[in-house]
Amino acid sequence: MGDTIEIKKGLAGVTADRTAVSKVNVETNSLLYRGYPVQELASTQPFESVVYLLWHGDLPSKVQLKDFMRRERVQRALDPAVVAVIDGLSEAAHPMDVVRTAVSVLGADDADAWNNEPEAVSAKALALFAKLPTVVAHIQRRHRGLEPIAPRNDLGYSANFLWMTFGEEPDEVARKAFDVSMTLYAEHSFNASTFTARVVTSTLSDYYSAVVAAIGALKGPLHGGANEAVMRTFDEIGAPANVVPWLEDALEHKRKIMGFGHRVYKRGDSRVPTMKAALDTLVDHYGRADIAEMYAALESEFVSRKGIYPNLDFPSGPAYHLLDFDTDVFTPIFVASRVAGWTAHIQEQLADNSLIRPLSAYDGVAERHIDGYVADKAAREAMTRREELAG
Ligand SMILES: CC(=O)SCCNC(=O)CCNC(=O)[C@H](O)C(C)(C)COP(=O)(O)OP(=O)(O)OC[C@H]1O[C@@H](n2cnc3c(N)ncnc32)[C@H](O)[C@@H]1OP(=O)(O)O
Ligand SMILES: O=C([O-])CC(=O)C(=O)O
Repeated sequence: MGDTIEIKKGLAGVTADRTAVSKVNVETNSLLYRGYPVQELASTQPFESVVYLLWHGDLPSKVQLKDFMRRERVQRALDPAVVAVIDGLSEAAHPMDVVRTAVSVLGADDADAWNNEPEAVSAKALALFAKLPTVVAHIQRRHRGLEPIAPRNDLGYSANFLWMTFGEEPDEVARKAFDVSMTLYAEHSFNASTFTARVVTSTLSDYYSAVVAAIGALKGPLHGGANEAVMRTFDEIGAPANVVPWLEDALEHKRKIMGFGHRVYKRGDSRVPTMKAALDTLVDHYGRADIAEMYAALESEFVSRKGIYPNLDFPSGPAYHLLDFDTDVFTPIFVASRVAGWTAHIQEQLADNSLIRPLSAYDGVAERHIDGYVADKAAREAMTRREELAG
């Protein structure tokens, strides 16, 4: 019987549900958030507007944006109890584990955590969205033995994120490149972490549990963890001249080249040109032609040998490096952005919920029994019922 069942390994090609949040169109190599091409959003809208769009379905009016930004800005500070938990963790803990723990603590401290009404979830989401940059900046500074810097209410989301991390107001090139990356990372239909959030939500668990689980899924190097893995590749290669020998060795040893390939896009990731352009502005700004050369060499060598194209993590990794983030803080930055998409999907799942529970085809050993076992009444009844059902 098992032989006749078609298994879609990794659910590849399976359409699991409908969504109105975003459309990944492989044929046209496009990505729409609530109908808008992501490139248009990245070049014309601040990240806060994009988050509003994902959560409310439409771009905000000036008044709505002002109100959204005001409500975000006043919730940026962390409760001392959350800071104490973060500071109590080992300094060797991976920043993704620290972020995951911080979200768990925020959930445990929220007396309204179980409330899944749309307004309650929106309130939790906005508070979390406001606090995640503070958590990430805190982790980055702690890594460098530096005191945390309090959020500033007079700065927009991205400028404040960089301010809290580095203690300097970013110039416009840095702020814009970072803001673009946040928009591009915000949402991507049923990717593994979003699907995880939807699975958890489908059990009617709470918002924080869904986000914590999604962070766990994003951490893996086949998903969000690839942005830091890309930078480790650049570090390992060291200089543009080393790209070819490094790649030949990697291919010979059947290593995955991080930042390349995608489950859905097979001819290139729709977001890469926009992020590559943002990376180029940083390369020019910081005078780091070596990064651009390494990027170009690795891309052309790998594409020509394998026909596998870069995904968004390929330009984002070096961009965050040029902005001076430590490599293991790259994926937490992704969390701060993707919480926007997770939230939209959690709300969508709650609005029309059905428990997500696929089937499995058993291919273990055939039924067997414990030596000397004498069936009791319940077991005899179960066996009779099985025989009846089997006809
Ligand atoms: C934001 C994001 O999450 S984007 C994704 C980030 N992840 C990465 O960059 C990690 C590297 N990439 C990969 O591991 C894969 O391309 C994935 C996981 C993203 C997609 O995987 P799948 O859709 O399952 O493709 P699959 O792994 O089956 O790849 C098909 C073939 O291409 C090869 N391949 C795919 N990506 C790569 C890669 N980056 N390096 C080397 N070979 C690759 C596979 O080994 C496989 O070869 P085979 O048929 O000889 O076994
Ligand atoms: O869609 C995917 O599978 C992975 C991805 O690019 C994302 O989550 O941004």
